[in-house]
Amino acid sequence: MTVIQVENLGKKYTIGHQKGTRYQTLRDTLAHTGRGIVQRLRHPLSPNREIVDLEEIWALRDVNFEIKQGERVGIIGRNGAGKSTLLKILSRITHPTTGRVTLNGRVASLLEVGTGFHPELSGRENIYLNGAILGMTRQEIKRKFDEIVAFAEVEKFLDTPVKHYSSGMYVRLAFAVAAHLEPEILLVDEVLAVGDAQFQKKCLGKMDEVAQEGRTVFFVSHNMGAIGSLCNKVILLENGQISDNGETTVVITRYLAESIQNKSERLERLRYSGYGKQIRFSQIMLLSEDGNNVQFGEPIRYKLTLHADITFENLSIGSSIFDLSGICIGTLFTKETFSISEQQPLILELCIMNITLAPGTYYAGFSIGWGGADGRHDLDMIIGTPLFQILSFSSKNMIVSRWQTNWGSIVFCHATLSILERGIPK
Ligand SMILES: Nc1ncnc2c1ncn2[C@@H]1O[C@H](COP(=O)(O)OP(=O)(O)OP(=O)(O)O)[C@@H](O)[C@H]1O
Repeated sequence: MTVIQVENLGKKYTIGHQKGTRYQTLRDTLAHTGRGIVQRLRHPLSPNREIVDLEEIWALRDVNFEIKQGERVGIIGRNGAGKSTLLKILSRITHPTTGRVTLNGRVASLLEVGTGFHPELSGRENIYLNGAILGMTRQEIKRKFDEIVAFAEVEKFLDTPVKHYSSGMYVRLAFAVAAHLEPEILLVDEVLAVGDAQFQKKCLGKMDEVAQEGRTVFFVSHNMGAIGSLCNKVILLENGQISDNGETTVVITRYLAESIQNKSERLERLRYSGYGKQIRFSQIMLLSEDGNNVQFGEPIRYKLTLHADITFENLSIGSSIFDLSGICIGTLFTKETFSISEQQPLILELCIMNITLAPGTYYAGFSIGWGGADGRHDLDMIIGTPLFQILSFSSKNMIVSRWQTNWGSIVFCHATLSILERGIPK
């Protein structure tokens, strides 16, 4: 059954450029907590700010898609791609300029701090208010009440007006309410970023549960790990338009590969700030037939070109490999050391052997420095290139031809299984 149908959706904003102001993103809003919102409402554009120019922005344009019941949909895209605008339209906070949205079911959304919360009312009263908005009876809300309070961890503050809550408490309660009041469609924006890591994990678990119950979850995030673990489908927005829509790993891989590729055109952009002052990498390449792919089980070889402004001795290379969610899979510091002379480029080959990295997409990071794992001082550090694929491989005793991402990034190739004891039948 189709629960969300979006047709020719477009949203146009007209903005006036003034000196000293700019449009605030959701993240800005969150950073300033609920108080910031109130202040901005009380102080709309002050009269002495002169509007210089009017500009039209299409935050969304010609957006079409259909979501079936029980789908867990991730919305990804760069800053300003239109993700929050899409969620605001779906939750009827904003009206579209063109097109239409058809929703089939009760919607609960968690978009901005305090959406649906009344600041003067207590946590308890807001839970009932939100339940009522969602069309639940008092009895139904009562049944869910304790679960909501326990999940949000706000027992002690239940009778305090929510305007006194910290932004973390606000979000915890808002999430608990949205997820527990049995919406048929749950819309969640990045707001989870406000909570701590443990709470984020709890929220992801809860969203998973909601989806398992056959409800539809719509989730905007910049965290590819979270999108990857929760969503079975991903929509990629680019400049207000859908540029990809499909199976999670396929869309995420394409998106990350492109953004890393774009960045790695210039090594400078991947350099950690403050590094590379007197010695630096000037080129980093994967040595393989096509420069992009390595067969499973084959060594990974890099060509590193270094430049130095003064002579250095006893240097070593540090190198790590990351998966596409940014998790570091492993690191090495070379035992071999080298020296480099002033203004004389040095070209090195780094070879990592016996690496049983699972088929998939990865990227590397490198450092030049002194010392190793027991104490390291780095002089240059670049993370994000090269991006490469480990290609699958099939043989009789290996099962890496159809490797599943949830099996992890390392294939344990060398293992033994032996029978220690066999029970004698009674
Ligand atoms: N209320 C508004 N007034 C004017 N312009 C807006 C408004 N809301 C959004 N925009 C503009 O619309 C475009 C899309 O913004 P939106 O917040 O939907 O992007 P996003 O993908 O959610 O970004 P982010 O990842 O930074 O949250 C941006 O260019 C933004 O500046």
